[in-house]
Amino acid sequence: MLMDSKDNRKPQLDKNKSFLQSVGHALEGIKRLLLEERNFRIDLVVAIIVLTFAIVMKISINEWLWLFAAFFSVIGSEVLNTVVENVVDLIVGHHFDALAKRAKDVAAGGVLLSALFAVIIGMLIFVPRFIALLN
Ligand SMILES: Nc1ncnc2c1ncn2[C@@H]1O[C@H](COP(=O)(O)OP(=O)(O)OP(=O)(O)O)[C@@H](O)[C@H]1O
Repeated sequence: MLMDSKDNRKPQLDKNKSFLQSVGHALEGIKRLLLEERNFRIDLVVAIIVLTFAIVMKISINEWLWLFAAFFSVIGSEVLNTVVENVVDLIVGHHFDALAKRAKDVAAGGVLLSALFAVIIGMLIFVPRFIALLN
């Protein structure tokens, strides 16, 4: 099991005793995503750039909604991909397995599809504005 060598707390195996404890573990999960998932960090950098453009270009509330839908679609599929990778590695370890490959490839395909969705949303919102700026 993956454990932080600096973590001296007693390992927890039973259910969370409070809402705060649940939130603490969820934040630990987000920290793992930030520290260990390069693609997740790239998504965040791209999101910050896009959000900056959105603020500068004063996009409409509807466009903001689509932008957030695209953002959370990518983040959601990235999280699912990470879960699949970790669970598959936990089960098969470091050796080739056709089912492990299928599960990981399908999860990666989900990320690609949601990224495509985000690119389409981004283009629909920003391309007309860039063209207007050039004219
Ligand atoms: N145990 C395995 N058996 C067969 N193929 C595997 C296995 N582990 C990984 N692969 C193949 O390698 C690819 C990359 O593996 P993995 O998703 O673990 O790497 P990653 O660099 O973390 O990927 P990502 O870029 O999605 O974060 C998988 O999509 C799959 O095709």
